[in-house]
Amino acid sequence: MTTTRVASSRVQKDSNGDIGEHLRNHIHLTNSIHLKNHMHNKHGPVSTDRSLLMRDLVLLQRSRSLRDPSANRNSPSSNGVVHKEGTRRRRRRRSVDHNVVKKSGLRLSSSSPVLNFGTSKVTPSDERCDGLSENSFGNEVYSVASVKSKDRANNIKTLSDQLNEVLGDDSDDVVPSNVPARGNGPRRRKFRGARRAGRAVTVRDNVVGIKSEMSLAEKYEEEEGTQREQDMTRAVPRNGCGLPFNWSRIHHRGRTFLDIAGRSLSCGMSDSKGRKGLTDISISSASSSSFTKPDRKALPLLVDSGDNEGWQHDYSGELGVFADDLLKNGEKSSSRNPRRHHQSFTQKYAPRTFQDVVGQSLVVQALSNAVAKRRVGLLYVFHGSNGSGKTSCARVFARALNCHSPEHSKPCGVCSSCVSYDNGKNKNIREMGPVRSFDFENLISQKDRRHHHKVFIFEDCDAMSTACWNALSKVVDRAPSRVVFILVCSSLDALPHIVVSRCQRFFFPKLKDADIIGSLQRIASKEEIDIDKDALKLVASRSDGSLRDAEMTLEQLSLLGTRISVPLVQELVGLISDEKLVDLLDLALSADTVNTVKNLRMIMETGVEPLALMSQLATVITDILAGSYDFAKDQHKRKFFRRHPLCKEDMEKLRQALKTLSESEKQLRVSNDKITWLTAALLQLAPDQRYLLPPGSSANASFNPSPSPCKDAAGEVRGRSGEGFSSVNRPSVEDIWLAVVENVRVNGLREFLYREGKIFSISIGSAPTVQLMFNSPVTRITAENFRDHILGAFEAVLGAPVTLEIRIESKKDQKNLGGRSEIIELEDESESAVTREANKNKNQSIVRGKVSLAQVIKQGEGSSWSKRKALLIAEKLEHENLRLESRSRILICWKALGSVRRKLWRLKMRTRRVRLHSLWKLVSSGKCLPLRSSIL
Ligand SMILES: Nc1ncnc2c1ncn2[C@@H]1O[C@H](COP(=O)(O)OP(=O)(O)OP(=O)(O)O)[C@@H](O)[C@H]1O
Ligand SMILES: [Zn+2]
Repeated sequence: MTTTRVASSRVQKDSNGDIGEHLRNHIHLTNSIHLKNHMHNKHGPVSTDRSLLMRDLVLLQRSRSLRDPSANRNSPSSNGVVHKEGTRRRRRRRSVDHNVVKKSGLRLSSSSPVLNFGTSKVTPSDERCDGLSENSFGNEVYSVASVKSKDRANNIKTLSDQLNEVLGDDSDDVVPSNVPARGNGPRRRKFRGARRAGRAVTVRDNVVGIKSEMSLAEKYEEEEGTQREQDMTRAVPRNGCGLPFNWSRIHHRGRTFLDIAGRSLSCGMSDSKGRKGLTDISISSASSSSFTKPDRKALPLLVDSGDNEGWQHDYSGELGVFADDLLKNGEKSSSRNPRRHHQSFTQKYAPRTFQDVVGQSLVVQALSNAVAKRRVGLLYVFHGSNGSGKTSCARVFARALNCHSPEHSKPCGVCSSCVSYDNGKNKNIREMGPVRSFDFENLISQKDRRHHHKVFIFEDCDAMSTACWNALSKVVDRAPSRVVFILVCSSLDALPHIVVSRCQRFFFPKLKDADIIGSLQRIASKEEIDIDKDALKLVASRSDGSLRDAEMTLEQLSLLGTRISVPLVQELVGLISDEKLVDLLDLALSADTVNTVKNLRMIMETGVEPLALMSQLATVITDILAGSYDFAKDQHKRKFFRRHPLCKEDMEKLRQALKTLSESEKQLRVSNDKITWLTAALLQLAPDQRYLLPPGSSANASFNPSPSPCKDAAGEVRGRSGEGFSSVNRPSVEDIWLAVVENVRVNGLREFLYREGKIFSISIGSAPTVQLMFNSPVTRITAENFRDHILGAFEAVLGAPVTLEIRIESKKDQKNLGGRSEIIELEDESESAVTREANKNKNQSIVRGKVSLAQVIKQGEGSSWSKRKALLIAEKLEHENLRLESRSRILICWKALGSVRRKLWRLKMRTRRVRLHSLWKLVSSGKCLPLRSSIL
């Protein structure tokens, strides 16, 4: 009762105006394309079709969550309502057989709308219930309570009944019953299974013993009782509306970095399993009687396709008003136009023959040969990517096995077997979801009086229960010769080896873009959709190898009713154009921080998903690297991409940018603040910020000033940012130290170094030398103990083997350097001529930090010091400085005459006297480098 009250109040709340929000939250629950458009019709490119909106609303209303349960609970039609609930659930996965339901003995109100999509199935409804309730399917209580009514239980046929009926009748008539496969009580299992649980099967066995029937029936009763108890004590729905949380989850499952954008194409229907409910209606409808019973095909997930009268008052609140209208209109229009329901492309263009199957030539060849040569196995497993044709192939194979055509091209589509399948009446082919239990034993004693293959297609078999697997593995060796099991799943991982090892395994890889494009083109021409080839390519590339995704997207695009171009596709699916992407990339790579951030913000304001944007950026970089991007437009506006073709170094930068993006993607995925991470990632693409890359990207974070000038086609030497190698690009000692500390993998050590250590000096070159200073013997020894870690961090940051000296800071050091550090950049004599030439253009001779000599000279230049005074001070300070830098092979501080400079470069300062003497001479004849002052 509590449950009912809460649910009622929720329903009331919904009817009091929260519907809009409610619908928005569950926009994907309905035939998402339409409803989404309806909900956003102000902005949508398609004008709203009121009747469609009405239908969607009614569909939603008809979900149990929006119905006032108390209104139905005790009503005479409650069983019918309950049945509809159950039916609806099943229908989310797959169609339900009207005939099956009729004959199953379920007490339905005469007006109960029941779908009939032809192919008979048994739905493991308890399994569904378990799955649903475990997933907080709030309305479970009502349906279970009613479903478990004695009347119904008494009238429901057991699985053995089904077996008897199916196996006892060799005609291709309608399968007469539908019994839920039973579960063993509630069990948490993945949603995939729950969704597929709607699949049904009817099996037969004309030799099933009464005893076994009884046991099954008893078991059913017993389980039902348990289930009822559990369900009655179960809490009210936690999602506040009764619609399952995992419906939301469906649409985000398994998304990858690069497919997020594309997946959004289908407005929440991208997940193949999520869409299965829609697509799967085609199992019998597209290929069967649905063509002749148009009212019952192509219904969205929540719709009943039967007569309307049974559900006229099966809703409440606002939706009731809409629904009444809809029903009135619907009835009128249905009487006028029997084909009022849309048939989706996936239904319409589902493969009927092996020739129709796209891109799975090996599988097709093997299966058709198996049929032709009558070498049919018992167990098959079709595994692989979603939307790649596994289920379609299973169906075609099943039809071919039973096809009576003497020709080799089976299935023929015209023989009685093919026709009965198309009409949904071929009981030799059964499809079922991930059942909990299946009485395989009954098959063992089956006598095959006719030359029919009994084909059982198990969808989502990876969600089948252990008991079911056990049962299956037991019958594997004893099964009748004409029984075929086809297990369909996306991965073999969850399947027991004992079964898999006895299966013929067929892998269905993702479909190639070319195959998808070909199929889309065929559909587009048949449907007279005017679409650019490039737009088709974009659709295909965003479908992640799933033809179903691509077909869904094409269908969505076809609703626009105009010529479909790439920008239109991009706009529709929330992608940004390539030009904008390249503009953003250009700004980021040119280190234009302000405009990068501004531009990114503007893009974000259009509602683009950060992950999708990152994916697009990665794609466009890949295209540029592959040379397939056309830079035709707006080239002059750009900085980084102004020159074309890009030089080698620029290409390398792009490669690094790709790496940075892919590394940032991981953070982006788990972060709540995706935009910030995206911004950070973009700013890291800039050359002058490469030093600030996070640890882990040591290759990017290298401070080694390896020759960077970039020779373009004209032979001109360019610097990293195309403007010459500037001192701005050089990191400070603090930057280096921070990067090194960040790179240390031991947490405690990191803090220790940060607190106690500092760089005394770094000589950067091909063989960098670092002097690390600590202020006490204890800390020095501690650091020594971790020398390897520290050295590793330095080498990762500097990108070269490092000589590390760990020392104690003396008072003299403090006095002389004022506690600050320096970088001395060395010329490597082994550098190539080209590099040396390039280095001439750089301000290579630098003594950084609080370098006394340079500072004094600077001071002297800008002040009224006499040259002599400056030199005197310089001499004194340089004296100390040079002593400290005894490792330096060359110290260049002065811009002297050419000959003197060359001498200076080669100067080896081996002894203090030599150094002082030589330097003094050079100092006297030189002058300060102007650039140096900017560094200090
Ligand atoms: N290889 C294919 N050839 C032709 N059509 C295909 C192919 N793959 C997918 N399709 C289209 O996609 C629809 C769904 O395909 P199907 O259900 O066979 O995929 P699946 O691999 O079983 O997917 P899932 O694993 O998600 O169940 C089909 O109705 C058809 O329109
Ligand atoms: Zn045939």
